[in-house]
Formats: sequence, C-alpha cells, structure tokens
Amino acid sequence: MMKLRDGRTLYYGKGDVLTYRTYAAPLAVTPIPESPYCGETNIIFAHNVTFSVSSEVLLSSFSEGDNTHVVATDSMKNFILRHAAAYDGSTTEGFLAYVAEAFLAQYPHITDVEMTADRIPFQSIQVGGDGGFNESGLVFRRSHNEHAHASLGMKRGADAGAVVVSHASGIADLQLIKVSGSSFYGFIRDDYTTLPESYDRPLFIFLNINWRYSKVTDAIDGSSGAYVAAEQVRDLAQHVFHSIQSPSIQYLVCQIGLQLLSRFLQLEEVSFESNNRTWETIVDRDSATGAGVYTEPRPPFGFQGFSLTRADLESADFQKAMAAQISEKSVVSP
Ligand SMILES: O=c1[nH]c(=O)c2[nH]c(=O)[nH]c2[nH]1
Repeated sequence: MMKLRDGRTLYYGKGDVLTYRTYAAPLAVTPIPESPYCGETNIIFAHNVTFSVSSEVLLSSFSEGDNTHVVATDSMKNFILRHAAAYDGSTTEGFLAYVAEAFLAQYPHITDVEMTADRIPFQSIQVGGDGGFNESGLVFRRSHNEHAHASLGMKRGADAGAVVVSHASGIADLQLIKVSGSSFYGFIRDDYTTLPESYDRPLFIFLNINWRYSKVTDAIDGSSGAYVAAEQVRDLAQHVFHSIQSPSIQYLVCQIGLQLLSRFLQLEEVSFESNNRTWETIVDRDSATGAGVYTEPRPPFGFQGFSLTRADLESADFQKAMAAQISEKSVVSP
C-alpha cells in the first residue's frame, strides 16, 4: 500500500482530547543563567491531546468494514482521561509515554501509537497579603500566549515491550517584538526590489522552536535533572534576541540555535520556524525620543526554517563558517 505522508499506511484516532489534570507532580528543572524559571507546580497539568494508532490488523476495518479489531475512538478518549488521573510524573513527554505504553499493553493487536499534546497554559495569579504578593495556588489565569507541546511515537518491540521510535518537544506561537536594534540591509537590489534597506527596524517575529533530546529518557523523566522546559527555551531565545544586533531573522534564529545547543548539552537537535511580522512604519522614529508610529504589516508574510544538530556544530565546515562570522558580527555573551 502507498505510504501516507508520515510513513504510516493507515491510522485512526481521536483529536482535541482536552485533559485537565489537577495536582500532578511538581517539576523542578536545573536553572540556566538566561532564565528565572526553575519549575512548575503542575497544580494544573492541562493538555489538548491527539492520539492515533496503527496496525496491520486494522486493514480489514478499512477494506471490509470489519470492526473486530477496532477500539472505538471514544474509548481512546476515555483511556487518555483515566490515565491522566494515574500519571505520577511531571512532564508532557512523560505523560505521552505513559499513556502510549499502557495502551500497547492493553491492546496487544495494536503495534503503533502516535501522540501529540499541546500544553494549555494556566498561570497562577498573585494575591496581596501581609508579606506582599504571593501565588494564589488556587486561582489561575488561562494564557493565550505561547505554549509548550510534545509528540511521541511508540512501537511494540520485538520482546512485546514498547519502544519510543520518535519524539520531539517544542514551543509554539512565541511572538516577540524588539523595538530597536535590528536591521535588514545588503540584500540583492535589482528590478524586483522595492523594499528599502533598514538600519533599525522594529522587528516583530512569530517563532516556533522544536528540539529533540539525545536520550528520550531525559524528556520523559522530569526528575532526571536534564529536562529542558519550554519556558527555559523561550527565555533563552528572548535573551539572545535582546543581546544581539540582528542583521536578519535568519541570523537571529541561528544564534538562538547555537546558544540552545551550547546551553543544553542533552539536546541533539533544535529547529525553528519563524514568521516576519515587522510593523509597518507610519511615522519614523524621532532620533531624540525614540517615538515612532507603526501599524500591522499586510500579508504576504516572509518565513524562515532552520535546523541545527549537534553534529552540524561539530562539523569542520560549520566551525569554519562560524569562525568567519564571529570576527565580523556581534555575538552573545554566555
Ligand atoms: O529578516 C529578514 N529576512 C529576509 O529574508 C527578509 N526579506 C524581507 O523582505 N525582509 C526580511 N527580513
């Protein structure tokens, strides 16, 4: 049979399984200099989960309408929700691994499980008291800012155990504006060029960052000390954006990638999808006060994709290119 885009020939499952678990185990991470984040209470451990399975024996459900081997997607939803109650870990990746492994154990005819989860972020509110402001711990504010996500593929192994065959973690919809300190000039000027060169633009980017660990256990086990929180990745990206004079988004994401791989030695790969939402200038900034007026840019929007592996970093070609550019561009101080 022809393979689908993700390599599977068939699958079915349930999406938008909204899973609001309260009082999951707290997460503590190893702090990094670029981030004040040190962990998460997980008082609300909420996710939008997508779950799907595949197996050769499911072919007859497609070809003959034979439902003998079909676990109803409604039952999958129940399985996820009930296992959310029993999960005793602290990470999204760990939760996915726990559910996927339990499902393979429960249904021996299923060979593959694919799961993704978008974290639904809730932030504790601060309440005033005698000693100042403290976390409420009871009232939370739903956040519509960036969110963490993870995906995991698990297969039944040769010895009937489950093995992780793919995993990724990420942060989506980070939206950052730097009001000064970004340029874009020196690009090809020809008959098609109308964009003026900019030596100080208000750079607004939408950013998705994804990463993969060398050892998936570091992602799954929140108590390993090697877990990388999406908040830390976000804060490091913000730190780099703040610190460098960027000549382009391409350069910016590469610098963030380099910084991530040097800060988190447990990561094997980082990748970026960026979108350029630079504000359109209406009134140029006043050089004395900085006051300017901008409006929303109109479509179409530019985008960039970039991935960096630890092997890239160690390759001679890459090091040569970096050495050349370090001498001509500002770099981030660690
Ligand atoms: O950072 C940028 N990279 C580009 O490739 C590009 N192209 C463009 O029109 N504006 C920008 N900005």
